[in-house]
Amino acid sequence: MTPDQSQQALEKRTAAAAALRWVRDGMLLSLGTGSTSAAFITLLGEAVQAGQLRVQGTATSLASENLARQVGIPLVEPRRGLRFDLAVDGADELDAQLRLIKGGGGALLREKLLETASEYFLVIADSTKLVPQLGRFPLPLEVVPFALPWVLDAVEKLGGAPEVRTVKADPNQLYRSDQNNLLVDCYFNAIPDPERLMHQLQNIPGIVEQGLFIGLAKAALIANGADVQVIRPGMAPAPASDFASLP
Ligand SMILES: O=C[C@H](O)[C@H](O)[C@H](O)COP(=O)(O)O
Repeated sequence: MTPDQSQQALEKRTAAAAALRWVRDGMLLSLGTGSTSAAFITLLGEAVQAGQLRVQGTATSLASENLARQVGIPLVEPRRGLRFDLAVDGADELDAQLRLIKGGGGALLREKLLETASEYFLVIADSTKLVPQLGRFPLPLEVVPFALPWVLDAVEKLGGAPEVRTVKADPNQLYRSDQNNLLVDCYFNAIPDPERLMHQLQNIPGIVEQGLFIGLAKAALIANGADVQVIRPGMAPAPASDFASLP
């Protein structure tokens, strides 16, 4: 790990620990996916094991479900009417208006489902994730395999350079989501109008979900060194220590 990577790992854990302070006894949680969420799930599991918190959760990926099980968080299966008190999840990029790019870990579909079904969606992230403009990170799409050629054509027409995701350890093998769909990473370099791009992508048949999350997150906890700032749309950033409960 380079010094930058270990600083980033520390910040992820710091943001996760800050989010844990706002989890209350009895909450039903949506558990996110990725390394920042894994730090949160691990800390949450420790609190559950220590008898400090009684909570239940549903995970946004099979990986997070396995981790939650390992650390002793009771899990709830999807069912009609299921709503979550709080969703905690990372992001690949976010701007000051809390527009997010998600799906770097391939879990965007379940993340969007559970975060839409949550009363409060709290983003946790290290300082590298907060950007002035979205788009440096390639925008992930979950795509039905049969639709792939047409989706690639359509993304190119929108000005993106699409790349079908492969498995890191074996670049000859296509990456599959938990739903067995393909992932396409779209390089736009800059996304000046995320709302417009989101609507354009939503109109392309065969895209099951796209990685722009707009209007879903209520607050973000951004760790910068040992400090944690709360970011909310239209409000000045404030230290997380100013809030005794969810901001
Ligand atoms: O599909 C993955 C999720 O959207 C993650 O929340 C996102 O990729 C951030 O992951 P990490 O916390 O590892 O940076």
